[in-house]
This record gives sequence, structure tokens and C-alpha cells, in this order.
Amino acid sequence: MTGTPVLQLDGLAVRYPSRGFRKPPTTVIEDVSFEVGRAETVALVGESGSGKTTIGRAVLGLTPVSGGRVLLDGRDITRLTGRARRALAPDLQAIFQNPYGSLNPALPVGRTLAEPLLADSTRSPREVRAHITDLLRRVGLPEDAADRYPAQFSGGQRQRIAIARAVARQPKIIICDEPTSALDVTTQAAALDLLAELQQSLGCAYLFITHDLAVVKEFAARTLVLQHGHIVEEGRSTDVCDQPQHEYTQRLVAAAPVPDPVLQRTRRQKRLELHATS
Ligand SMILES: Nc1ncnc2c1ncn2[C@@H]1O[C@H](COP(=O)(O)OP(=O)(O)OP(=O)(O)O)[C@@H](O)[C@H]1O
Repeated sequence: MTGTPVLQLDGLAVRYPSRGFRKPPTTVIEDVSFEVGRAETVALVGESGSGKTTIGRAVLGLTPVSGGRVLLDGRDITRLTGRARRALAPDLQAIFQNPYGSLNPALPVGRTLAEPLLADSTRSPREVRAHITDLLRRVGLPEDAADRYPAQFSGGQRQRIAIARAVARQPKIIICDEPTSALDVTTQAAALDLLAELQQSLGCAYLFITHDLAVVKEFAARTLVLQHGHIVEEGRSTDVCDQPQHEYTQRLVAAAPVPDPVLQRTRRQKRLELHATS
């Protein structure tokens, strides 16, 4: 990696308060360190509950950090709140699993896309309109989509709107938390193609949170494997998926479904063997 990484986590720790009288807080993330380079895609994988979303939320300032640091483009943003946190929006964006939940149903799509652009006072309303038309074209939606409401779109189209909003100000990095998990396989592939295209043209980096190893291999250059809030393996995605070193990664890879029934049977056997020895 050359130059300052766009995102750095340095010994990140997150503890959630425990329910119950005098119970100590529960440590969910402990001593997590990694970097994401410019225009790089890094995947964060792990079983449900391993802490993937918590890391994404900590980077976005949505979950308080108990220890360690988060640096954006070399600047410590760990404890920024309020106006200082909002000022990061042009550089740091997010796309979540459920686009319907993250889009305001009462606003036409054009207004949703205009909001981040109007926050930048250097743009005139005419420039904002032209930019919205360009954004809709880039994400493969018709120009008249600007006048329609989120409910009038399919799940895949809504995710395209969420993607358009995330890239509107050409951020340095987008935290993608299971952005394609709610989509069918074909729509998922199209959304991943779109994200890859936008990365090529805009140069943004992705921290790509997913439980889907098939997606990781295709989409991310590097993969980090998270178990119980610790990174247990990291490397090139092809290496992590094809030659997993850690026993936990081996179990994740063996559990991932494959379209070939013969291979699937072999995988099942391997899974049983791993369970028998663990
Ligand atoms: N607000 C919260 N308060 C207390 N515990 C929480 C909170 N949010 C998450 N947790 C706990 O933190 C752990 C990690 O959760 P997290 O959602 O980060 O995992 P994940 O790997 O993203 O899981 P999934 O793939 O199912 O979304 C879990 O044990 C979860 O129950």
C-alpha cells in the first residue's frame, strides 16, 4: 500500500453495557487493527455476531469506541460527534443492507439525492439538478426516477438509489454493510458490478462487510476474518478463500454453499470432519 491509508483502525475496542445489576460491560471488539488503501476494497467476514457491524458503526461514529483509534486519511476521528462528525460526510459514507429503511419514504428520490449536494453551498440549484441526472444515469436509473418515491421501486433499484446517495459527493471510503444480502442473486451481481464500476470511475475505497464468501472472492482484493471480535486471519481474498490457514476460516469456507452438487458433497464431508475435530 502506498501513501496514507484512507482508513486505519488502531487497536479498536468496543464494549457494550451489560444488562443486569453490577455486571461488567461486554467486550464485543478487542484490539482490532487494519488499514484500507485508496480505491481498495477490503472485506470483513465472520459469522453472525462476530462483530462486523459493530466495527462499521464504530467507524461511522454510530457506536461509541471504548479503546483504540479510527483514522480517516490520517486524521483521528475516533471521538468526533455533532457538527465535526457531520463534516466528515463528504469523505465517509455508508450503504446498509436494507435500502428501504435508509431512504426517507416521504421524499421523492430527487430530494433525497439533493440533500447532501445542497449541503455543499458552492453548488447552484441548477448544478444540483444536473448532478442528480448524472448520478441517476451512472447507477442505471431513468431520469424521471427523481420524481418518484422509494416505494415505487424494486429492492434492487432502491439499493441503486442508496448507492447514488452514497457516491454523490465522491467520498474517499464507503462502509458497505451487507449491501447486497437482501437482493436475489442476479440483482446482487448487478449491484456488485455497479459498485466496482463506480470504484473505477470515482476512486472510492470500500470496507465491505459480508458473511458471503462467494462475494468476497470476486469483489474484494483483501479479506479480514473476524471471530468473536478479533481478527484471526487476513490476506489476499483468493488466498483466504482458497487456502484458509486459521481453523475458523476453514470452517467458514467449508460452510459456504457452492453451485456444484459433487463439490457440495465433498464440502459437507469436510465440514463434518472439521466439526468432529473441533
Ligand atoms: N447495541 C448493542 N448493545 C449490546 N450488545 C450489542 C449491541 N449491538 C450488537 N451487540 C452484540 O455485539 C455482538 C456483535 O454484533 P454485530 O451486530 O456487530 O455482529 P455481526 O457480525 O455484524 O452479526 P450479523 O452478521 O448477524 O449482523 C453480538 O453479540 C451482539 O449481540
